[in-house]
Amino acid sequence: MIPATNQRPPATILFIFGGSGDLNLRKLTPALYNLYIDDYLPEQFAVVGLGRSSYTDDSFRERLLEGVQSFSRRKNGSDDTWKDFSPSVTYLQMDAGDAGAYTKLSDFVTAKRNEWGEPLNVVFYLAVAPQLVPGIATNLGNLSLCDDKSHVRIVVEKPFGHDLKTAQELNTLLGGLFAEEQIYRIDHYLGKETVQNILALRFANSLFEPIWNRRYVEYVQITASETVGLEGRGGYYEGSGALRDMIQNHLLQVLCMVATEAPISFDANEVRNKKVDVLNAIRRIKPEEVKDVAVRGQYGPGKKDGKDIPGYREEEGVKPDSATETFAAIKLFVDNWRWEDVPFYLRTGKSLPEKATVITIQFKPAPYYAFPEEATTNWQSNRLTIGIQPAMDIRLKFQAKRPGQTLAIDPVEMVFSYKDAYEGQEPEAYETLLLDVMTGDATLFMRADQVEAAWKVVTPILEAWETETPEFPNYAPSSWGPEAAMKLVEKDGFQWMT
Ligand SMILES: NC(=O)C1=CN([C@@H]2O[C@H](COP(=O)(O)OP(=O)(O)OC[C@H]3O[C@@H](n4cnc5c(N)ncnc54)[C@H](OP(=O)(O)O)[C@@H]3O)[C@@H](O)[C@H]2O)C=CC1
Ligand SMILES: O=C1O[C@H](COP(=O)(O)O)[C@@H](O)[C@H](O)[C@H]1O
Repeated sequence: MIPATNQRPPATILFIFGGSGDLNLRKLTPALYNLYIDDYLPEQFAVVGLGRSSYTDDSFRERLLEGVQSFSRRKNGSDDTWKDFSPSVTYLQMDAGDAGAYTKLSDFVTAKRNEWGEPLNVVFYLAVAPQLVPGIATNLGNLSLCDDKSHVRIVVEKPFGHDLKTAQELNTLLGGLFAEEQIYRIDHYLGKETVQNILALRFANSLFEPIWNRRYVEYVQITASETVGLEGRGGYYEGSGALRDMIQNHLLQVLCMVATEAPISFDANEVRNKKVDVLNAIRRIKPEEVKDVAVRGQYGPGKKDGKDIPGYREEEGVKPDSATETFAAIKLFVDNWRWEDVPFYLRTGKSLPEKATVITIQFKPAPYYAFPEEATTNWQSNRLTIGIQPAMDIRLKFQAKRPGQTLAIDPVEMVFSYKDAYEGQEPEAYETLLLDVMTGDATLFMRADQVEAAWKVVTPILEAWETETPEFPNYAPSSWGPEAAMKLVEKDGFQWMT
């Protein structure tokens, strides 16, 4: 976590496999740029982007500047700060499968070590599809520079593996090549301020915890909706899909934050132990139950703001009969004393009407209402909404008496907004997490058993979906997904909240 005062890490080289990809453009470089502006980066700092695409250092920097101007929380990349920052970025064209090319990385490190001296951090960031990770890790593990357990780290993006089996194999492989303290399994939702704040809301206050359980909570919903479609990421997304891309990792981690028991300290392993308990308590879905608790969808062609939008199957890198889901909604139960029989609904999708990640905790209605029936049409408002992004806020919706000589009851809200309280100064998740990697703080990263426990939750769904050909496409762009997703909650008497 970013320290209260700027403590810079030692001299660092950051190699980004997938340097030419969307993650680097959209999140990693904007995060590094903001860290630079905020004076968190070491003076001796180098980023090397790697990929098969052809770039010169200059054309690579130009491409990254477009990313900063579009996606950074500070879009002023055309001023002198970009000119100062960008010379630290270079590009190396290489196929990650070419074992012989890895000596170029060692040579680069040696040259910098000669120039900068010790200590020198070397971070290998694997921002690539999971299929490429074992090969890259093996080639890196063979470099003698990786024996330096204190200063050489490997960051592996989610999804970690393609399924439970490959995640277990990858954990074994990485464990044979690197020490555990060198391995950073990243899930950027854990770096989001609003996600970290869930534990503060629950355990730094005595107000909520007494009602945070099955006696008072009717259901929990976690929605992560995106307006974007594929954005040229066919190479990665076709092999992934919404369940692997968002639910197995980000949404299950958010669920853990909502459902966990109170940690006795904020020691990294204590918090991780408590979260693994939640994952292990999630009721295993039987194959025959999958159709009742899981819905998948894929957007077809349509219109948005009057413009034609291609369907998923028309996107570059996507098979014309692709069965990859761009939408998924599931219902889970956490079998323990706190949560027994409280449904947790998780939903995510691309090409939906809104970009919003929101948690809704719906409390049960009061046991008895003495008010006359006509006083209100809505007794359901006792609800806590946690806005993760883009709205970063907490809203408590409750009933109030409308002023006047009447007994009318209206739903009203109490709002805590980060923007108002902290003037919009929040770092992006990747700023926090990249700095953590450079300083060697693994608190917000995933442990091997957490990743495997999360795969166990989604495995029955993945297996069931593999055996059936879905009727895709089944939702229009800018809609809230397939009809069946509505039914998933409606059959329990609820609605999706957004
Ligand atoms: N995009 C996002 O917002 C987020 C993505 N992630 C994760 O980041 C990872 C990458 O996703 P994303 O950037 O979106 O995917 P992209 O498809 O945009 O990028 C994939 C990258 O892999 C590179 N690559 C593919 N094959 C090779 C190869 N043989 N040798 C060298 N490089 C190769 C590509 O470079 P080239 O074609 O030049 O070889 C490209 O840079 C995924 O694990 C994803 O889950 C996580 C959070 C957010
Ligand atoms: O990990 C991923 O996350 C992004 C969404 O991240 P957010 O911070 O903007 O919510 C998603 O677009 C991408 O498909 C996925 O790989």
